[in-house]
Amino acid sequence: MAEQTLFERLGGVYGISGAVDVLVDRLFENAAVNANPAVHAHHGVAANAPGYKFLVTAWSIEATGGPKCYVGEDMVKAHDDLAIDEAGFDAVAMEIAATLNFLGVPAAEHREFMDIIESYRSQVVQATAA
Ligand code: HEM
Repeated sequence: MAEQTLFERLGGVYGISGAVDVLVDRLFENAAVNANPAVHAHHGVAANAPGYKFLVTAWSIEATGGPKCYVGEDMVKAHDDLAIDEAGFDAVAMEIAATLNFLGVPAAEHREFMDIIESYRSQVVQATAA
């Protein structure tokens, strides 16, 4: 039998949507993530949560080998006005890892997903810490 994609092993559309639902609520409350004023201008508005969950879910589905369904901007364009530095990226990566732990995602899938996130660091980070 062919090996399952990461998308399948994470529970497909239902598994990924459920994880992003929890993740985005945590990101919107995370003080380290919201220390960046440009990020807080978005994440501090509760009404942004549903659309953001939709976009991050679709991005994650595609990035893990699921069907093409992402309609948002590429990772450079999505973040180029936000002055995200290395520490800002680390804060989000730590919250993603914590959420995967919280949800009981197995070690192999956890590692594979975090490797994907890490591979976008240079596209997302726009500013170096002073
Ligand atoms: C690999 C890591 C990341 C992924 C996969 C990701 C994913 C996304 C996606 C899919 C969007 C929506 C793009 C669109 O509107 O078309 C987005 C927007 C956004 N991301 Fe990220 N992101 C990452 C890292 C970060 C980090 C490190 C921060 C903050 C420290 C951040 C903050 C934001 C904010 C504030 C927006 C909304 C921008 C706006 O519409 O005004 N992201 N991200």
